[in-house]
Amino acid sequence: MTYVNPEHWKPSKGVSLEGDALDIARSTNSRSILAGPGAGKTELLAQRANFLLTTGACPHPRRILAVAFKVDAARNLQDRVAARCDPNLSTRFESLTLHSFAKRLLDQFLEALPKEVRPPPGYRIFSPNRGIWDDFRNSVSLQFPSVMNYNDRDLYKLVHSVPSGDLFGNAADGIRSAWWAYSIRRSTITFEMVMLLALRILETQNSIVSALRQTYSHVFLDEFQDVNDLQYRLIKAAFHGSDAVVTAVGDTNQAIMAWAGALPDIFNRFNDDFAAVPSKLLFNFRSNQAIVDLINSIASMFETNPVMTQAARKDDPVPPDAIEGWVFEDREAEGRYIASFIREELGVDPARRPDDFVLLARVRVDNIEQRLKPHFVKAGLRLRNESRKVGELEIQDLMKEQVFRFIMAALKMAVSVRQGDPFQVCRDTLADLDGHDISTERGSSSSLQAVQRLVSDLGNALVGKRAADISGHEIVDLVMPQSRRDQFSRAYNEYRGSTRIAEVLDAFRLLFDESASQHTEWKDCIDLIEGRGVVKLMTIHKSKGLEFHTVTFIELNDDAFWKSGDDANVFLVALSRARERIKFTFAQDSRGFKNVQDFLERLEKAGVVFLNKP
Ligand SMILES: Nc1ncnc2c1ncn2[C@@H]1O[C@H](COP(=O)(O)OP(=O)(O)OP(=O)(O)O)[C@@H](O)[C@H]1O
Repeated sequence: MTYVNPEHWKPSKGVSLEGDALDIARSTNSRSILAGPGAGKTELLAQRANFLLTTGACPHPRRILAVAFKVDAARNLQDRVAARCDPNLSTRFESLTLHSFAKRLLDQFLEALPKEVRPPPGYRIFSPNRGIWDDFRNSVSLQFPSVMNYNDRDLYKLVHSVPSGDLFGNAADGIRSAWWAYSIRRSTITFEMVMLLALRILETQNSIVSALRQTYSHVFLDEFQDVNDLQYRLIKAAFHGSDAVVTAVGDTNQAIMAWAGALPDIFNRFNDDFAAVPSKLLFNFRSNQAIVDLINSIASMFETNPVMTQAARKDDPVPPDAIEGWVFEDREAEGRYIASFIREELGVDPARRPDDFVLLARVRVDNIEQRLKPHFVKAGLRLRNESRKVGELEIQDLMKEQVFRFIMAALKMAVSVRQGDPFQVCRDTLADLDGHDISTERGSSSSLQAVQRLVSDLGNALVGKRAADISGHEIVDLVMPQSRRDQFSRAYNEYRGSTRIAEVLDAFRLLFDESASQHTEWKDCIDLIEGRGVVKLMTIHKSKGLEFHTVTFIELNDDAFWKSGDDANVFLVALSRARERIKFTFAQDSRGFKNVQDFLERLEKAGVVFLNKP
């Protein structure tokens, strides 16, 4: 592989990197980047990966490690790098969540832990419910009567706190140790414990730290504003003082995890610890001028030190109804109006599609779905509640599962539906399962043959069949026989143990059967499963990282917001999903608007007009 001369490297087509952004993409130093929503943080990291790999600044066989805090952000970045880079190079880019990074360390080096804190190899990750805490209290109350004074939350904090000195050294400490013994005996540990154990491994095993540092020449930290103390300790244990060049990217206006103990001054600490040069990304590439103005004005009211963005699309036309508040007498009228508005929009503008529209709510989307559905059906539209459960999984979580993506990709290849690059998903997954390295000629050709075999076997089984002629059950049997499930369990941490795979397969079957009963042809059925051609309804929390033409923010009222102020970041996340238009809807028969008074005043101050709608 010949490398490109760094002087001649160019960003991908359609991406404009200028000034600071270009500097960051090509930087040889650690950097911290603070940016507003839509500033192109994900794109910048993808461009930087492209630069490092194509110019050899990250030389073979060293790798880039990207750590995000949410599964979708990690996958989003991996997909973007795959789309930007030669596949032979992008295999040296690994995008993980911090949790999976920690879990991988733990699984690989369990033996390095002392026996009393070492979970057995088949351990499960769990989050203790009330019953577990009660059982734990009862089991240790004789020895530690004070355990009865802790409520569940305080107990959670105590057992995951890091005592001064040795991690598991002294006994308030007794209760903590008792918890660890209790969990490990039951072979179930919390995610927090995974982090603590990974930290313990790194803090005590120099050889493991050296191997890690040898592997990765560059590290990206995405969504860095969400990092908490323990997570930062883990990052430091892994890379502080190494030759790794670290790029931390974050957004002060979207610190959606603030409640989970994120550190406001994390950027300063990072700059000191890693001698990183700070910069700010000032453009918003996503939203039109009107929406950028609104985001800026809201951010400046909530934040003491907001990052103000400029609209990169300042010359684009802004629709006259870009930002509006809609006021309805009751929820019935609200549902009717939203559905007919979308229907009309689809009729007027041939470029608009149902999936350009999203309805965002803070909570209780199941209730909202029940309420809106009849109106959507009447308008001939499909509304999809992304939080709806199919079996044990929410639809939006199912869509991100590797097993699900693999089945869908195999199916698409077999029935010649090309949406979403199914070849790449099939090839990369099969390479993972078979342990092939596709950056080598041999690995690449073996993976290619594996894809051909899979597609031709499945294609033969489906010949002459429409989606409605086969069941989800049969597809699972064809694509995921037991031998392949075992491979998944071996290759992917999250599929260790059979439960998760079983849940995903079950959810796939249900969703497939449901969709095939509505759309008998393959293309339509696949579109429906993947949510194309439907209007989506989701929580704001799950909308992070996504963008839509028109956002409707529903239930900005006391049914959804219980106290004012705290939710400013949630509010900003919702606003910044919109490319062209944002609508706020208010139904007078909701519980009221006392808790959202703050938001409403700010919207008014920012010039949003509220229109009474029939
Ligand atoms: N340098 C660029 N030139 C042109 N378009 C860009 C550039 N950077 C980003 N974009 C486009 O702007 C939109 C937002 O980019 P991206 O998703 O990378 O932003 P982000 O900062 O990660 O967003 P957020 O955190 O708000 O979800 C995308 O549609 C992307 O394709």
